[in-house]
Amino acid sequence: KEKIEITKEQQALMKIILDAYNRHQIPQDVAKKLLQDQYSAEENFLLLTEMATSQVQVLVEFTKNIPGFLSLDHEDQIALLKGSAVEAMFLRSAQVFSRKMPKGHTEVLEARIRKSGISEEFMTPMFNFYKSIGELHMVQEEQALLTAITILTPDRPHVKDQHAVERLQESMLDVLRKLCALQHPQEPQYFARLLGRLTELRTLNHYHTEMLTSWRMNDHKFTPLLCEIWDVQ
Ligand SMILES: COc1ccc(-c2nc3ccccc3n2[C@H](C(=O)Nc2c(C)cccc2C)C2CCCCC2)c(OC)c1
Repeated sequence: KEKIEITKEQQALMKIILDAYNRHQIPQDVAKKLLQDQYSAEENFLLLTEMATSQVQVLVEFTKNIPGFLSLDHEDQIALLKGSAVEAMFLRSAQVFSRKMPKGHTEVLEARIRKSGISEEFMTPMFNFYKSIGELHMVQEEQALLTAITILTPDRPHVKDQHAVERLQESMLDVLRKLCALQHPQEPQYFARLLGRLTELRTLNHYHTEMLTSWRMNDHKFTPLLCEIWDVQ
């Protein structure tokens, strides 16, 4: 049985990623807000756009801490952020949804989200993803690395130097692979299952523009940042 050991540099890399991930979390807890009150479709849409706008801002800060990211071509840095923002948002939402909550709270949260204004057809793929993330019981190091790996996806639109991105992503994947083997020794397939979630995450990309424009209300207003990131308006 080959001895898996995380090298000193890999430990340093994981610490940087985890610190950055914990430092860049959105202050207000949307789940708590949603559990407290029932909001109208208009209020929920505003809450969604506020959450998404601040999520993009913290994602930029997190990404700047990924070793090597700032040495990438500047236009590629933008292309990676633009290409991964929606996936990072759904990954974050899945992690919020799968958090350990007091008895019955998750069911209330799910009911509130189902009635938030989002149209019915998107519930199934979205909640299937949230539940498949929840089943993994990821530790926060895995969550942070998975977010960094999502951002460092070489084949985003308009990325010129894909090999440079691949090299960064590969070093993250190697740390994650070792971490999974150490955290889940009885589940040799765990790492593969984790990466399979990233494939499922990409499918949510196709829905998100329609999710927003079909929100049960008239006149959907977006912040300038979201117009940039979401292909809307
Ligand atoms: C595009 O359509 C949707 C629909 C629902 C969600 C969603 N799934 C959630 C799971 C748990 C908790 C909240 C959840 N949200 C919204 C939210 O704020 N997501 C969120 C964001 C945006 C940034 C950072 C962090 C988070 C959690 C609530 C916004 C207000 C109405 C109800 C959904 C969504 O998130 C990507 C997209």
